[in-house]
Amino acid sequence: MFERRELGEAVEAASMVVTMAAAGIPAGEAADHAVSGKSSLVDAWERVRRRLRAELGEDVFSSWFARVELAGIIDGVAYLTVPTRFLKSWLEAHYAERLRVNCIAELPAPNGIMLSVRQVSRDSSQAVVIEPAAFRARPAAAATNAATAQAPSTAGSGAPPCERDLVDACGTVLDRRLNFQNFIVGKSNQLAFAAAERIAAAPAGSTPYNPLYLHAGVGLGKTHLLQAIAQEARRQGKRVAYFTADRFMYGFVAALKSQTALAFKEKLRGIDLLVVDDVQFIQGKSIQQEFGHTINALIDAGKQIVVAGDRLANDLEALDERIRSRLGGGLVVEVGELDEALRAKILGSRLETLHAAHPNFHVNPDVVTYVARVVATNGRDLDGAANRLLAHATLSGQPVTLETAEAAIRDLVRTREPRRVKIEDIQKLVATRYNVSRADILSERRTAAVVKPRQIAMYLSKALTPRSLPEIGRRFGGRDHTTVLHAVRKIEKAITEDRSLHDEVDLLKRMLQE
Ligand SMILES: Nc1ncnc2c1ncn2[C@@H]1O[C@H](COP(=O)(O)OP(=O)(O)OP(=O)(O)O)[C@@H](O)[C@H]1O
Repeated sequence: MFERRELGEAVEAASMVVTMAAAGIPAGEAADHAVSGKSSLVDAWERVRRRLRAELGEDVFSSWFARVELAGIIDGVAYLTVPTRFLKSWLEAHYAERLRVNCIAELPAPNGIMLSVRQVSRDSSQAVVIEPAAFRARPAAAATNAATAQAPSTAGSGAPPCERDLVDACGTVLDRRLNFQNFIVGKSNQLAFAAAERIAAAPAGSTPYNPLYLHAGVGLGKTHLLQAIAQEARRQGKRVAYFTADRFMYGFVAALKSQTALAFKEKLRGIDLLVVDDVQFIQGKSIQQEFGHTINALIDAGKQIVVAGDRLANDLEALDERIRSRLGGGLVVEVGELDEALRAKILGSRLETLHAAHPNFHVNPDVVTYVARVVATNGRDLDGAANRLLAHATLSGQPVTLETAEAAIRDLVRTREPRRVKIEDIQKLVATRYNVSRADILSERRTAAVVKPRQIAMYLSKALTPRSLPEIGRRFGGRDHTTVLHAVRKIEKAITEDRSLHDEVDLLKRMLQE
């Protein structure tokens, strides 16, 4: 993660836009002022990319930086976006400083950078960007870039984003489509749904389950439920604040820096319902403390809290112990995997929505059953599958059959298969990570700077490829299989004893398999 100081600087600037939005001045205007006269922003961003490419080499650049986009510059902070959380954490862990320095050198961004994950709407073929208010104010050129990068736009299904959005008490944009009516209930989510509905419907001041903590893996509907709660509660006249972890951090750091923390807290205390998504990303000791205080103060004041995370509260190792126990002390509900029947219903509902906007688009039940069977991952992939079927039908002008469906979603199914990892890729990635060359890893050198990455690379080769120990030894400069075995055992042991090494190796694994 970025240093808190940097985050603070960035947040301070971001929050000015938020404040303006709260005061009724559109964030867009604020940002337009901020970027006026910066028509060469695209060129400047291109220069940042050139610098990074020159400093890091083509391989590293294309692995990590090619998909970074400049969303805009607001009050001296460059807002950069990336398509996945994984890429965000990788860049933060390994290249934050380099990215910052180069951005500051070329862009009118003296206050640093802020990195966030681009969110596309559920209708990913239409690729509407649902962003926090501050991000909606992008300079035209950068906005055009982002749109071009994401918009095959064959499957538009409705109103433009501004008509679909609504905003909570703190300026966060909510997505109208993520409501209770569109949420399909099955075995794995019925308890979460029931608790969510109950909380949303409870009169202000009454707190049926406090706090409610929802946890689930990727794409299983946490955000959908949280947004639905926020919207329904808001519709009933309750004062709602909906935060993602990032937005919560912006808010607090900005308030602390500008010494308006009290006002910020007061504002939060004035609400009836606080909803916080992706709590696992709340970082930094003082922010966590503030988060803990806020939760405690709100609960004590009889306000409802709803929080979602990607694992059990107790397993949120980065979070302060007291927050974990407070979150774990209310109603804790897991949203489970989507079974095939539920997947079929979700897909059916998406297809109905698409059909309403595209009356010639029909998908027969056999195809729905087939797709629901093979796209076995999560709701996000089902959205993708529905959009691909529509795109296929629209482009070919043909009805969707089992055969065309199979072709349309093939890449989606394929991307879910584990990627075949090559020993050479492992060596290259590990070498880059530890600042040595691949030749060093293959060499006889026995300095600590080379031995550790070599052993990690051997361990990863054993863990991620079907190669035998002798074969791995041969690929590592003709070493004996006992050397490989020694390395594998050593790293296996080390990662059970050293948490940061464990996380590091885990990150490398995920990157190689992505
Ligand atoms: N039960 C459901 N009914 C309808 N849509 C669903 C359901 N579950 C998931 N989805 C859809 O799947 C997509 C992903 O869901 P969502 O964003 O809520 O996942 P998430 O649990 O928050 O995942 P992440 O932690 O990765 O953000 C959304 O478009 C959502 O509407």
